[in-house]
Amino acid sequence: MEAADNVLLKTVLIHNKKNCLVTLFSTHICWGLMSCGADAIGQYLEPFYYQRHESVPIQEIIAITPEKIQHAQEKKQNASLGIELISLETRSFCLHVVKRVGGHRWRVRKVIFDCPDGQACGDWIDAVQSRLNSKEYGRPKHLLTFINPFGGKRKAVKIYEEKIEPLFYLAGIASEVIVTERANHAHDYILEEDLRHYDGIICVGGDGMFAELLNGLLRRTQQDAGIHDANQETKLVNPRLKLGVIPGGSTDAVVYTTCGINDPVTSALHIIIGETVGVDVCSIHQENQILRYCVSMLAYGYFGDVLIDSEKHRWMGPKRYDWSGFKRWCKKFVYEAEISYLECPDTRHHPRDGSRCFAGCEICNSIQHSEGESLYSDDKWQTFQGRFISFQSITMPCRCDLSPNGVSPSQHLSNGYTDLIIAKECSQVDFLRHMWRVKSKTTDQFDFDFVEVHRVKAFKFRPILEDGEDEENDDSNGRQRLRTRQLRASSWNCDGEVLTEGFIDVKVHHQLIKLFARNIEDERQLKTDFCETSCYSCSARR
Ligand SMILES: Nc1ncnc2c1ncn2[C@@H]1O[C@H](COP(=O)(O)OP(=O)(O)OP(=O)(O)O)[C@@H](O)[C@H]1O
Ligand SMILES: CCCCCCCCCCCCC/C=C/[C@@H](O)[C@H](CO)NC(C)=O
Ligand SMILES: [Ca+2]
Repeated sequence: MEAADNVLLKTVLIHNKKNCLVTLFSTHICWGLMSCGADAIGQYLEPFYYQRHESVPIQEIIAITPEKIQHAQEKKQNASLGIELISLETRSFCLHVVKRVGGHRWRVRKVIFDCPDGQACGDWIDAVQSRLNSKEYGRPKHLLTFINPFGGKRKAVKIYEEKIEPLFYLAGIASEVIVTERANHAHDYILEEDLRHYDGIICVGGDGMFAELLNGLLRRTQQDAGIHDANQETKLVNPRLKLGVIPGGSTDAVVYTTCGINDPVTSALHIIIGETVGVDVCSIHQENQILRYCVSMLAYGYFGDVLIDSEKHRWMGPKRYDWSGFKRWCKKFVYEAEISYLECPDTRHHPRDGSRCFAGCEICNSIQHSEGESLYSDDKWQTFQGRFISFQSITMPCRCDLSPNGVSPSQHLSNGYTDLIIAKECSQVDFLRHMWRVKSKTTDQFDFDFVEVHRVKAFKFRPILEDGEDEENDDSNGRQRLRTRQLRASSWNCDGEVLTEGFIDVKVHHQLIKLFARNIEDERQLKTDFCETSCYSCSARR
């Protein structure tokens, strides 16, 4: 029988008051009613096929726990003896597994099995637990958790205590919790403290809070490795520690993009199962210094201004971005810059190629980068100079409630590129039409002649703040004179943090960090593929 050598344990157990054959394989667990054999506990006949069955990959088992159940026979005995409860032998166990409830939301499902005796129950718990502990699954055991009490709707502490802590306890994860007392608390802690005991660092917060972990960890890693990260040509070292986010902010674009939803329980389950995805990181430089690292959106102009304004309305919570977005739209501002970029050499990869980055993305896995090569000896740099309302560099799709399809829907988490989206000078109505499409799930938001997009490995941005000479009427003496008109400067919105430096050089580092998340699943594929990929019974029939 196919895959028989991967069978670790096979017993008839009772599930939902029926005899079920339960089989533990090295990669999954399968249970179901059989079409022949097995009518008594502990005995089964071969060959057998499951009539109806269920299969769960080991990766998706959150925990296995003993279940104290008073069995029917004991109940009867106790009732006749007038005893309320005698000591219960643990001969049942509960599998806590990932359940998909739609819209990328994950929940915990409990599946209970009754064993013939305590010994059999212990054997099952040990066998499953030993698979869960296997290094191949990379499940975290010790986490460092930062909670930002001031992000989003200010519910992060409550979210952690009520929803996350019990799940970590169930999964046997020890978490050291730090509720931050100021901005940069987490960043500074990561730079200075001993992190050797942890498998990962997570936060309950938004994109700004995640940016603190990212910047702290990358700086610490380069520092410990003696790497000079100010030099853009340097090959950076990948951190050992993985990062994770539980949404507790306003936009939560990092978590929405990598889990498909901003739901705290879903994110906790992604962290518990230990699956990781590589994520591209931009390093932002000015002359010979590094300013920051960025993973989602780096924006100048409209979104830089929206961020500055939105900080004044923090009390509004997540709605502040809509309000500030509207206010900035009312006052149209135009910026000018010289932008040079190194475009992706493979023309099949483009912000409008229609691709989507799903879990196990083949595009991300197949793209090759020669990270060691100097970018600046490359003669393929192209330069654009012009006026625009909004300039964005989007390194992951940036899905969020404000933009469910993403700011760049065909961008990938780990392709080693960022997408430049330039909304050039246009009427307010046209800009609104573009924004409307970014917010809605309908048509191609880039299908406008004033929107330019490029998929790039690196770019340089030089704001132009003086506009040559303009003729101007001077009313006091009626003469005309020439004057240099000052253009407006904006600031950068870097993963939701303000960066005031104007001219910058940016380079994408392919899969520099690992994030505890599976990446968004293609839900259409899940429905059709599930049995064929992970169900032993179905594969045995084929
Ligand atoms: N205790 C604290 N007091 C004040 N600010 C803090 C504290 N802890 C963290 N911060 C800062 O709060 C900022 C915003 O936090 P966070 O990103 O969690 O929420 P948000 O801005 O509402 O969400 P999003 O970034 O997703 O829009 C971060 O820049 C972080 O540095
Ligand atoms: C006229 C109304 C316009 C409203 C603008 C809505 C457009 C949606 C675009 C959302 C961008 C999301 C990308 C992620 C950015 C985050 O890093 C950042 C901080 O959390 N959030 C924002 C809104 O800047
Ligand atoms: Ca990317």
